[in-house]
Amino acid sequence: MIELRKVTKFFQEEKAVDDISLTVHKGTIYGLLGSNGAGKTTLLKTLAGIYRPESGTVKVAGQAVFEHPETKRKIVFMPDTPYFFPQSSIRHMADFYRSIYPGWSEKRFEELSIVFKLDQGRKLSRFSKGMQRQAAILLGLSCMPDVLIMDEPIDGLDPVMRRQIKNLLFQEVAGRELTVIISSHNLREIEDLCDHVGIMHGGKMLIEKDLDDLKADTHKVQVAFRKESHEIPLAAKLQVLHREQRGSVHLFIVKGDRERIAAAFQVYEPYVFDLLPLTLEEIFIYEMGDAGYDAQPILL
Ligand SMILES: Nc1ncnc2c1ncn2[C@@H]1O[C@H](COP(=O)(O)OP(=O)(O)OP(=O)(O)O)[C@@H](O)[C@H]1O
Repeated sequence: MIELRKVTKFFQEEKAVDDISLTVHKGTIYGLLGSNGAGKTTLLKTLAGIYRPESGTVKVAGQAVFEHPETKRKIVFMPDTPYFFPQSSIRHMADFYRSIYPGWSEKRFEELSIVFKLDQGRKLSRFSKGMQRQAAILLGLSCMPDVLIMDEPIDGLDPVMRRQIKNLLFQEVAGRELTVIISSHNLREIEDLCDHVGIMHGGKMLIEKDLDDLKADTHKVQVAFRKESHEIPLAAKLQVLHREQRGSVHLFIVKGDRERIAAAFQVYEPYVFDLLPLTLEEIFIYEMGDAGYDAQPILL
């Protein structure tokens, strides 16, 4: 289990991570979403024990991470741009990881080498971006970590490889209770992969929820009323994230329980009433809008 309690990380005067607490249970996949500059990478690096927070605690399996190198050896952090030693090949990097990570498995490395058909003697700097990403995943999974932290891992991978990597992650999570934390701007991928999501903005965690609960909690309502608009009384009764009008049809994005939302609208006897689920991308955009970060209707 990973536990962060009231973690704050500064860069000079700037609070990149602001008083964040979260728990990630063993054998689950946690998706970290957020705007550009929200603090995701900083939070992931703090979690991996690369940064020491100014305040708060970061624990993996009950042990503080930054202070305990043996805990760090149970964690693999994959940065958004894979890093390899200059002039190195997969074989060189495998020697390095083998010497650092006590959990390194030769058997797993050989199995995964069949999946990732990469030339292990070739210089990694000559690999394409997607091949470098594959190499990082091959090496990272062969370390058999308890916790895998992946910063934007899907970037640059083709759809077949994305599917392959998702399957591998699911196997590791189900088979040996690997815990995964993944940050991504690709919400479609996160939606398929994660049990739990957190949305960050301006260093803060806006929402943190089980993905199914999050989706069950936010709805799109398309409604048309016979008489006048009922926007004002509805807004007072419900938590409306967004509203707009398209001709006679009103669109509301509302948080809360389905039945309660339906009951609030039915009072006004609408002649059109549809209560629809939102995609994670829609939830993200409306939640961000609610936090004051939305796309401006600007034509350039
Ligand atoms: N090494 C650093 N030195 C100074 N400021 C930094 C450093 N790293 C990050 N920051 C600042 O901290 C804030 C959070 O950055 P971070 O990289 O964690 O965001 P992010 O959510 O990962 O963004 P993105 O989605 O754009 O990758 C930003 O304002 C950034 O400028």
